[in-house]
Amino acid sequence: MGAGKTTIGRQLAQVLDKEFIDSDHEIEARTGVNIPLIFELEGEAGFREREAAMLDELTGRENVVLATGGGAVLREENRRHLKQRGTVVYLQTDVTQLLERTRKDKNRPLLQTDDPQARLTRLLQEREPLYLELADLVVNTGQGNIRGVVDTILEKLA
Ligand SMILES: Nc1ncnc2c1ncn2[C@@H]1O[C@H](COP(=O)(O)OP(=O)(O)O)[C@@H](O)[C@H]1O
Ligand SMILES: O=C(O)C1=C[C@@H](OP(=O)(O)O)[C@@H](O)[C@H](O)C1
Ligand SMILES: [Mg+2]
Repeated sequence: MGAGKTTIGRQLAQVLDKEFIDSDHEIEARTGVNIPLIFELEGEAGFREREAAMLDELTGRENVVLATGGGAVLREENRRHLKQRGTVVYLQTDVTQLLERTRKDKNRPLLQTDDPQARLTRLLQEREPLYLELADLVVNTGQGNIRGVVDTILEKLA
């Protein structure tokens, strides 16, 4: 969360002349409610069910740049679909930056806690091995502005 998947994915798609799809936005569009309300009504488990079904569908599309949510790697099924059907870019980002980039946003239920830094630290510890296992490309988002990160991805894809 806060690595830049949504923002950088959208710009990358533009440069590559591909359609951009954000899994969370699609879930919101289909359900007609936002992610925090889905978590409130159905819990994280309900959200993960919707996310898995959505990722199965979206990874079946051709010629798209797909931004997932940060927890997409948690299910083996999702990892398999991403790995087999696409090129996976891991936007590697340290906790200080994740915290800074998510600070003002109330749209991430998992970070609505007294200590978002501790939450981000734990989530990154749990997830980073999965991100690294899955990634075809690893791009550090620390140094670059958004355009810089997009350019780095383009160079590494070439
Ligand atoms: N490389 C970057 N440098 C500075 N700010 C960034 C960078 N990438 C993303 N941001 C900002 O961080 C915030 C979170 O980005 P977002 O794309 O929503 O992340 P994600 O989808 O991975 O959670 C947005 O306000 C975005 O503009
Ligand atoms: O990391 C996570 O578990 C989540 C990340 C969010 O997406 P972003 O990574 O785009 O913030 C969204 O899918 C949901 O709030 C859960
Ligand atoms: Mg996002």
